[in-house]
Formats: sequence, C-alpha cells, structure tokens
Amino acid sequence: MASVSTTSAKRDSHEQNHLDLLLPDLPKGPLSMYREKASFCWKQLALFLDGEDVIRFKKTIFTALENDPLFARNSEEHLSLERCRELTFLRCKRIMEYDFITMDEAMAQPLKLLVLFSCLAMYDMSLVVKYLLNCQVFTNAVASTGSERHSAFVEQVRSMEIFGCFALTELSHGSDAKHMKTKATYDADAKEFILNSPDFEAANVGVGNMGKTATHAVVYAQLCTPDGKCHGLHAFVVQIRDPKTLMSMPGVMVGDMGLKLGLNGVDNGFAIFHNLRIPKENLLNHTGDITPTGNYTSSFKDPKQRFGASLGSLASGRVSITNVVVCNLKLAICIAIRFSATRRQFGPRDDEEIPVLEYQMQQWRLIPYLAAAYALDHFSKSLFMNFVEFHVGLLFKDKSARQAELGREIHALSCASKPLASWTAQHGAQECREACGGHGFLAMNRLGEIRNDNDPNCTYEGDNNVLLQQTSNYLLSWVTVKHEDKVPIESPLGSVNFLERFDDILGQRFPASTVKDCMDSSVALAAYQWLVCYLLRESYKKLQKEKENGSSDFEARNNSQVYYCRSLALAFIECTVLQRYHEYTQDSSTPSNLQPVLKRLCALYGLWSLSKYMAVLYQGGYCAGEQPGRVIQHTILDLCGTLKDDAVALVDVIVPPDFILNSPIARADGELYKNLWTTMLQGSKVLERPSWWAEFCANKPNIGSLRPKL
Ligand SMILES: CCCCCCCCCCCCCCCCCCCCC/C=C/C(=O)SCCNC(=O)CCNC(=O)[C@H](O)C(C)(C)COP(=O)(O)OP(=O)(O)OC[C@H]1O[C@@H](n2cnc3c(N)ncnc32)[C@H](O)[C@@H]1OP(=O)(O)O
Ligand SMILES: Cc1cc2nc3c(=O)[nH]c(=O)nc-3n(C[C@H](O)[C@H](O)[C@H](O)COP(=O)(O)OP(=O)(O)OC[C@H]3O[C@@H](n4cnc5c(N)ncnc54)[C@H](O)[C@@H]3O)c2cc1C
Repeated sequence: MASVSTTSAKRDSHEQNHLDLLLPDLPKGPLSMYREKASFCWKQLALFLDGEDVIRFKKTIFTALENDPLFARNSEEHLSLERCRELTFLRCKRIMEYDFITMDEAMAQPLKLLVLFSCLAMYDMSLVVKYLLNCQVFTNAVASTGSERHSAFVEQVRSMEIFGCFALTELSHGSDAKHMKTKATYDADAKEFILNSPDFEAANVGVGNMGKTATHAVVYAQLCTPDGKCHGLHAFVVQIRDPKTLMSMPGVMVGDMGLKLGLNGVDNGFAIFHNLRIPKENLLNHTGDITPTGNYTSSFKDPKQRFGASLGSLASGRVSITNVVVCNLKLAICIAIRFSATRRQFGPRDDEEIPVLEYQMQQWRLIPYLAAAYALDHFSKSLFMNFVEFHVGLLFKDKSARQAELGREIHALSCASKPLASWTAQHGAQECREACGGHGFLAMNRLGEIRNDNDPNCTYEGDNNVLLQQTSNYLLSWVTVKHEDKVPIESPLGSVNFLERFDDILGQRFPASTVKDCMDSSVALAAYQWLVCYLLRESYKKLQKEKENGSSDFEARNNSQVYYCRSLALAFIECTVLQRYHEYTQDSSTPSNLQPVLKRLCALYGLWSLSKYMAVLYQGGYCAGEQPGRVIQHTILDLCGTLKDDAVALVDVIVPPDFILNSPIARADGELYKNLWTTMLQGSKVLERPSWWAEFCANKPNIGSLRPKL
C-alpha cells in the first residue's frame, strides 16, 4: 500500500500536470529572471481567479480569433476609414457566427457574458463596442423599456435581419437628457406616432452604428398626445434604413460623423426626422403607454421617477463599461511591465545595466496601476453580478421595495464606477505610454490605440463628471432619510451601511504608526470610511450654507460640486472597491499561499488611492503631525518594492496571448529587441525611398521666390 506522503505527492504532481495542460508554461527568455523571483505560482492564481471553465472559455475565443484570417493583425497597414468600418463590421458578423455563448448558457452563467466582452475588448475596442451596441445595448433597451410586443425586434437582431443602435444624444443636448427636443406626436386616426426633429439642433448625433450600418434605432423623444400635452421622454423603435439596401427611409436624413480621435471602427452618425410615421406599437411602453384614442397611461405617477425609469437601460451599459475599461488598463499595464522588466538603462557600474523596473520611480509609476487593475477587475465582476440579480428581478416583475432600492443603489454605484474605472485606465494608459519611452510612442506597440480607444469611455453612457452627481445625490439622500425618517441606513448591497456609524467613524483617527501596521488594508479602508463620512457631512453643510445665503437648489448643487460632492462620490466608490477587494483577499476561501500577494495588492491600491486625499485627511483632523503622511508614503514605496518581484508573474495571470495583446515590446518570450526589430522590418516599404523622392532630388526650391513683398 502506498504511504500517505507518496499518495499526496502523486496527487500534487497530477494537479500540476493538469494545470500545465490548462495553462502551458510561458517561453523561457529575458523575463524568466523575474518569473523565477515570484512569490507565488501564476498558474495557481489564474485558476483561483477565473476557474477552469472560464480559462477554457477564454482560450476558445482567443484561439478562434487567432486562427481566423479575418482577424489577422497588421494585414493591412493604415486602413482608410471606409475599410476600417468594413473590417469591424465583418468581424462583428463573424462574432455572431461564432455565437460563443448561447442565450441559455448566458442565463446559466451570466459572468461568461462579461468574459466574452473582455476577450473581444482586448482584441479591439471598436469591435466590442460595435457588437455590443447592436446585440446588447439596442436589444436590452428594447427588452427592458418595452414589453412582449417588441420581442420580434430582438429576434431580428439575433438573425441580423436588422442592425440596431441607441439614439439619445442630440446636437444641442447630451448630458441633459430631460431636455431632448425630438418630438413624437400621437395621431389617433392613423394609430401612429409622427416623429420630428424640430430643428437641426435636435438632430441625434454621435450615435454608434448609426453612421453607416444601423437599420433600427431606439430613439428617445418627448411623447405628446393629441390634446397638446407633453408627457416627457420616452423611447421608440424607429426604422431608419431599409435592411435590403441600407438606404435611408423616407423622412429620415441619416449620415456619418467622420473621423474620431479613436474607436474609428465604429460608425458614429446623426439623424434628423421629418414627419416620420411609426406604428403606435413601436412606443417602448414600460414607463408609459397610449390608448388607441390617444390617452396617456403610466404606472409611474411621479414624472421624476418615470424619467429615471425611462433611462434605466443605461445602467447595464455603465456596469459593463466598468469592466471593459479594466481590459484597457490590463493591456496597458501588461505592456509597460513586461517592457520595464526587459528594458535596461544605466546601472551601478559601467559594465552592468539594470532593468528599468528596478528603479523605484518606475515601480511607483506602474505597480499601483497593476494593483488597481486587480482591485477594479474584482469590483467590476461583483457589480455585474449585482446587476444580474437586479435584472432577474425585472424579468420576474419584482415590484418589492428591495428591488427598487437595489436599482437605486446599482445606479449610484455604476454612476461612479464608470468614472473611476475609465479615468484610472486613461491615466494608467498615459503613464504606461511614457513608461515605455519612445518605443511606447510607436503605434505598433499599441499603447496609443489603447489610450485613444479608452478615452471616450469617460464621455459616453454619461459624462463622468455629470454622472458623479448622481452618486453624491444618492449619498446625500441618506442624510435626509436619517434626519427625517429616523430609519437605519441600510441598502440591499450594504455599500452605505457603514454610514450608520457616522458619528463613531468621524471620531476616529489614523491608527497606524508603522509601515507594518499600514500593510494591512483595513487601515486604508478605515481611513476611506472616515473620508466618506467627512465629505458627506461637509457636502451637506456646504449645500445648506449655499441655500441659507440665498442660492436656489440648482445653484447650491452646482456650487457644491468641486472639493465636496464630486470628491464625495469618488471617495465613496473607491471605498466600495476597496471594501470588496479587502473582503475577498481576507476570505478564508482564498488559498493561504496566494493571500500574501493579494493582500499586498489590496493594501497598495488602498493607500495609493487614499494618498490623493492627504490634504482632506489633515484638513478634517483624521491625520495630524508628520507621521501619518510619512508612514503612508513609506508603505506605498515598500509595497511597490516588494511587488516588483511579483509584477511579471502578476502580469502573466491577466495578460491575453501575444496575438491578442499585439505589442512587440511585450511578448511573453520577453525578447524585446528581436521582436521590435523584426516588426519594424516587416512594415511595408520600410526600406524603400518615398514615392515623392524626386521632390527632393530633382525639384529644388527657388529660395525667397514667395517672400511677401510689403
Ligand atoms: C440571468 C440574466 C443574465 C442577463 C444579464 C444581462 C447582461 C446585460 C449586459 C448588458 C451589456 C451592455 C453592454 C454595454 C457595453 C457598452 C459598450 C459601449 C457603448 C457605448 C455607446 C454609447 C452610448 C451612449 O452614450 S448613449 C447616451 C448616453 N447618455 C447619457 O448617459 C445621458 C446622461 N444623462 C442622464 O443620464 C440624465 O440626464 C441624468 C442621470 C444626468 C439625470 O439628470 P437630471 O435631469 O438632473 O435628473 P435627476 O433629477 O438627477 O434624475 C431623476 C431621477 O431619476 C433617477 N435616474 C436617472 N437616471 C437613472 C437611471 N439610468 N437608472 C435609474 N434611475 C435613474 C435619478 O437618480 C433621480 O432619482 P431620485 O433622485 O430618486 O429622484
Ligand atoms: C465615441 C462616442 C460614442 C457615443 N455613442 C453614443 C450612442 O451610441 N448613443 C448616444 O445617444 N450618444 C452617444 N454618444 C454621445 C454621448 O453619450 C455624449 O457625448 C455624452 O452623454 C455627453 O454629452 P455631450 O457630449 O452633449 O456633453 P455636454 O453635456 O455638452 O457636456 C460638455 C461638458 O460640460 C460639462 N457639464 C455638463 N453638464 C454639467 C453640469 N450639470 N455640471 C457640471 N458640468 C457639466 C460636462 O462635464 C462636459 O465636460 C457617444 C459619444 C462618443 C464620444
């Protein structure tokens, strides 16, 4: 009989073999030095974070793209706008053919939807945006704002009989959705709505997929009844092009908005409606409906609530964007860390050059973004699952108070998580670009594309600064609830529950006196809870003061954003991200050998984010004297220094395959110069003289011949 130790050794080696088949070893080379220094096994962490099923699912998607010539990289340099759009469309169609996840599978494992979005986003942001606008944003808006009578539109999208877009923004109104001017007037005789853009300022603009491809749009318009009454913003399904010819429908002037700063695979367009008649049934009737004779009915008595509900479908976009932008951050940080681990500049001796990752400066610039990628990734997935819970409630027509509160909480969280994640990715992408020096500026290394394609995430689905106001409004509403109703502060997801200990928390002071104390992420978490309570109190006081001084509600709110409500919303979401990541890293189900590295990432994310608020922490008296500031700074540097040896392995866990990453300076083999050089030489016409060579060689300028004669 085999001894216990032999049996367990056999089991270990069996598990290792299994892991090696699932996640093959990465090539040996210049990155091996760091891989060998890692304090944990990257394969084990990948397995813990994703699970075997998701790892296999990702592999299926990535392999399909890599083996499909339609997805070949760099096959055509410098695409024209037309070709870029065409290629993105063809790829979008191909993704529908692959049907990586069926409806039933998505219902059973909703997180796999997010995995699919992430894999496509890592390949190309334009592709994922184009695909999602049609298959998710349009269909979701139809399904959640409409009713059974609209299900045919969803079916037609699935078979690509029609192609969808989502049209809310107008030329003269974007953030202020309530004041959109497009008008839908009911004609009781014809049982139709007549859609009109009163003037060109009411034209829908910036609408993804509308420029060239969409046949149908969810259009937001003010619903007016024959009695001349306006019932506010409602959504309608509007056919804008003929699916047989892609020519515009009569009554619709639709066009393309041209080149953008990024995301050029997506055709953003405009549309003007002139007496366009649409069937009565095309009103998406979740928030309100119309009887055949033209009477308006709605289950929402409060117009403010009705307005909020009509925009409800935007929440799924904001939740999903929170995850998609983390992909951009992951791509950028993976490139910069692999580069920094192989790029050598200067050294302690003339004959020794060290990797730039060894410099404290480079560590401090990059490793916090690596920590942020891990923390935000965890948060975005957990928020998505909260959204799924809410979505299921909607599907089952849950009218409970909890469901309504859950909706409010998810709205508040997503209105701050999209800004936090998109800005972190934006700043991170720029830092990574600079951290790779001149090589980072070469388009082939992809950091410019990542940065430019990430940029509009700060604007679409709601401008970041405007959205943050929704979160601070939500937090301030709890103060009113507490004062007026004297009920406990308790939300379905618990994100605001700590506010119940408001007075107690405000009485606390920075507790850590040594770097060792500060390594525990509970220190940063406690500081964040104090910060949120303090900013909430100060924002509330500021609003009151503004009103006492004669400001209207509108003015008071606007004059309380900078340093108050805006900071409050951001601090709250950072606190929530940290809280969730802290709980995750401390959880007993997290393998003990992975806990040290995850706890370090968590502590670093917390302290690094917190360090932006040092002035407020001192201003409010949470910190006093030199010690707290110093300890925080020293701990950040200490953590960066320790995590530096784990950084390459932490990248190996989250990085996609080379084909998807598509950055010669960051391939898994770490052969920085060979890969860069080969790619440079493979460019078309690199060694040829320019086609306009004669302009230099033969046609010399007649110097001074054009000098202005005064
Ligand atoms: C088991 C099943 C599994 C299935 C899982 C489902 C998975 C689904 C996956 C979905 C995937 C989607 C993928 C998306 C990926 C995206 C890719 C990127 C595509 C990007 C394309 C871009 C599109 C666009 O940009 S569309 C245009 C976007 N425009 C905006 O966002 C406009 C911004 N402005 C506004 O939203 C409003 O005007 C706002 C919020 C600023 C409000 O302004 P206000 O006039 O001041 O009104 P206010 O008083 O604040 O609000 C009244 C009331 O309503 C509440 N409210 C407002 N909005 C919402 C909302 N969206 N949801 C809920 N409640 C809302 C607000 O809080 C107020 O309430 P009270 O305070 O309680 O009165
Ligand atoms: C690539 C891309 C794709 C898009 N796709 C779509 C789409 O598919 N469908 C669609 O409908 N729209 C789409 N949009 C439009 C997008 O939703 C809007 O641009 C966005 O909602 C912001 O509106 P706006 O551009 O009108 O900015 P504005 O609202 O004019 O804002 C301009 C500036 O003013 C500030 N501001 C505005 N209000 C306030 C306030 N109350 N307090 C303080 N500051 C304020 C904002 O912060 C911003 O900096 C897309 C945009 C882009 C860039």
